[in-house]
Amino acid sequence: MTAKNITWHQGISYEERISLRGQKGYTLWFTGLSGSGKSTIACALEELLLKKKYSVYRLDGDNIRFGLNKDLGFSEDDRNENIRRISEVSKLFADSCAISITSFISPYLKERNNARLLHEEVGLPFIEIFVDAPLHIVEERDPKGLYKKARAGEIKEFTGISAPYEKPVNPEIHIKSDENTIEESVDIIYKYLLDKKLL
Ligand SMILES: Nc1ncnc2c1ncn2[C@@H]1O[C@H](COP(=O)(O)OP(=O)(O)OP(=O)(O)O)[C@@H](O)[C@H]1O
Ligand SMILES: Nc1ncnc2c1ncn2[C@@H]1O[C@H](COP(=O)(O)OS(=O)(=O)O)[C@@H](O)[C@H]1O
Repeated sequence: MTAKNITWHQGISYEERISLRGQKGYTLWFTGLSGSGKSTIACALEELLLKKKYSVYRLDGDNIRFGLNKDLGFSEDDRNENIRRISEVSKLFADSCAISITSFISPYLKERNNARLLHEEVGLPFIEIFVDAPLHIVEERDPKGLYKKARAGEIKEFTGISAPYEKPVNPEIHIKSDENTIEESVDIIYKYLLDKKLL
């Protein structure tokens, strides 16, 4: 059931908030296979920005599934609901003039595009960061032993093995984590933000 009889209350605008806070808010949307390095790179970037005194917060797939999204599994519908909710949460952080970093596999193009639209329709920047690594590399890394379990059939609908991953078509930033070190990847993102006057 959807709510009726509700009215949007217009408070302080994003532009006013930027001038009062002195920082732009936006979403850095990481996407990629499990083990591609999203959380590792996002965490290092978050630390760098925090040390430079920016207001920044990271929403991480595994962590969010312990709380806000603990009612969701890994079917296509559940993943889409996972991403829909996080798109809304990230938009709120961005609107509050924080740098919101999301780190979710987010395997479906349509849901990632919806996340982008949700931001861009209200003038909030949305930067998609594709953390790309071939399946054989992430399977070798297998930091949580999940690929092994997926290959053995112990985990169903595992992204890259038994569930799809739709690659971004035109991401703002394309990182190849089998070629770039963690430090290089952070540097690529940092320079992009400087170049776009987002820092
Ligand atoms: N160049 C690299 N960039 C990023 N991570 C790397 C790199 N080389 C090796 N790694 C390692 O790969 C692993 C990536 O795991 P990480 O949890 O960051 O991936 P993820 O994409 O967030 O996965 P998940 O979706 O399962 O959370 C880490 O153990 C990290 O140390
Ligand atoms: N079937 C599965 N497919 C992918 N990741 C899984 C699966 N089961 C457990 N996981 C764990 O859940 C994390 C992925 O969660 P999300 O990023 O929240 O996924 S998403 O597809 O809905 O975006 C992975 O880091 C992995 O540790």
